Amino acid sequence: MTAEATAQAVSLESVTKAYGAVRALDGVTWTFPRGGFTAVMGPSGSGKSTFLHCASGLDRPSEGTVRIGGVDLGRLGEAKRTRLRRERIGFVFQAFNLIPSMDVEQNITLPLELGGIEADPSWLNEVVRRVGLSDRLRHRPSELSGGQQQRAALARALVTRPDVVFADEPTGALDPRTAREVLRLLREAVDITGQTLVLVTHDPMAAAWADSVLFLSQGRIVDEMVGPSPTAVMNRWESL
Ligand SMILES: Nc1ncnc2c1ncn2[C@@H]1O[C@H](COP(=O)(O)OP(=O)(O)OP(=O)(O)O)[C@@H](O)[C@H]1O
Repeated sequence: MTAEATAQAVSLESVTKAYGAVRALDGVTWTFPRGGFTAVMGPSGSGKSTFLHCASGLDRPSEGTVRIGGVDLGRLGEAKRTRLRRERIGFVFQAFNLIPSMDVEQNITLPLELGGIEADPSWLNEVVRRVGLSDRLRHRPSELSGGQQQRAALARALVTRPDVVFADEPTGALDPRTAREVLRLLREAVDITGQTLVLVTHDPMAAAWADSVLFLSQGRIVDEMVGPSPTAVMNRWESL
């Protein structure tokens, strides 16, 4: 089945991850539709990181099935899984994770370079323009502000036109104003190009930019809030 043939960007079916007696994820079943922006929230230890790692193929669940664009990750060997992650999943992390010795353009095109894929110049230009870094392409990450570094990381995540972008606390290291700019760009990626986005965050303000919020508690999805507001998210969060 091709990625284009499925309406589901990511699906998890009865996914469990056990560490000894601890079930960090406990039978999670969920489908992320294409073009949706979903936030995942939950208290510390509720399983958010484990969820992100299993859903993105960075880690293998103990039980259950994860599909990206219809492809069952459990059926892929290590090399094919790495390739799928590189080509069909974008990642944005709190710590930016840019390569210090490479300039902005080299960082952005790295996933293409690693996959031996020719950059599409018009898409590359569009992505760079959208994140506002057209005049910074020859700069190294150390010459950029935190917000600019995160925007470069976002461009790197978008450059392969992935099935899904997983953003793990992408605004955690940014001041509130810069954080809003990054969230607006994430929102635009969904609204303008139909990018599927999964945002893991502690921050109700950030979660409220999503179409819906999933609440995790003790490794399970315990609630979904569609059309969230910061106050409603905060209230639900406090009751977990
Ligand atoms: N490698 C591991 N070995 C043992 N236990 C683990 C491991 N990784 C996670 N856990 C446990 O699984 C549970 C979920 O952890 P996880 O890191 O996914 O939570 P989280 O919601 O991301 O927490 P935080 O918000 O504090 O980062 C916790 O009880 C944690 O101690």
